[in-house]
Amino acid sequence: MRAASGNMDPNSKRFLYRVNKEENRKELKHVKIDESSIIASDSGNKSKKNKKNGNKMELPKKKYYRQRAHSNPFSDHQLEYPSCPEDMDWSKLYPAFKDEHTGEMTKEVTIADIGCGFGGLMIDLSPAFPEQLILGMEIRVQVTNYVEDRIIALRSNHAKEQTYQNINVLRGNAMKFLPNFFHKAQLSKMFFCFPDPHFKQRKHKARIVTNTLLSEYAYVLKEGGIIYTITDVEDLHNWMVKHLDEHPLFERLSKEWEENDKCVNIMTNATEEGKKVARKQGDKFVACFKRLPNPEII
Ligand SMILES: C[S@@+](CC[C@H](N)C(=O)[O-])C[C@H]1O[C@@H](n2cnc3c(N)ncnc32)[C@H](O)[C@@H]1O
Repeated sequence: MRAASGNMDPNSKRFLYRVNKEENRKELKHVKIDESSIIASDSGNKSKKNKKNGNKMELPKKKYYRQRAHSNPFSDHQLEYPSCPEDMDWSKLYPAFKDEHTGEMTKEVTIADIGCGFGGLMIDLSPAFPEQLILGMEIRVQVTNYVEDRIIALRSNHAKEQTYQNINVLRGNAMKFLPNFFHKAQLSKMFFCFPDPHFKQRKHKARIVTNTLLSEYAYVLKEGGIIYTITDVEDLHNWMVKHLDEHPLFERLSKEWEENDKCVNIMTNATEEGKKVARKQGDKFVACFKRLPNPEII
């Protein structure tokens, strides 16, 4: 089982944990998890292995998904991506939003968490926006696996209430393929929470906010859509604000707006990085920008 193992000792606890989770993921990743599927899987053995505390599926443990902290966004990661948004089968990620009669999706993704890490933001946004589909995009394999396993467990444990059906994660490089996934003006919100700072000057080109990338973000965001940024690195905050300020399709929103926006509150407290910063009593710098209408071409 190469994907789970890499170069790991096949007798190690981590190897066995990953193999078990991978089987569970294959079985449940694309199925609609509701009360009937839980009853059906209870009679099988595989899913039982993942269940403790009565009928609850155990949440994944981060220690088994460790990998290098950074992934080079310029490497060729052999990622899978559709040739255009119409070729993307979203029903695999959000099966509860597929119309059983027509086979069509009843909603499209409108909220994106770019570099979602371990998925904390999506989990708090899910009940706040139950009618919107929320997608996390994450470049690191094991981190993506963790989020997938977390969502499977949450969907199973809340099968009766049918919650957490509106969130999912994709392994992808947001610096390369966003227009392959989203059509023009599809998104209403994009989150950039605690992006990798790439401190050294020669690494600044790897930052997730650059002039060129902002034009791509403006393409997938609708007019009035919002870019949310938060970081604990003041230099990166200033960099993001400078680039967004200079871009003709974005306008900064006021502190008063930030104070009244529920997403600012959620993103300040929900993400794993944000929690780490809070534990260390570090600063958090927030900046939000509105997508302006395209200028008229005369
Ligand atoms: C410092 S972590 C922050 C994670 C999360 N947003 C949080 O606040 O807890 C940055 C994340 O962005 C991911 N990342 C970096 N570059 C990316 C890219 N080009 N596309 C998708 N994800 C990326 C990294 O793998 C990492 O998990």
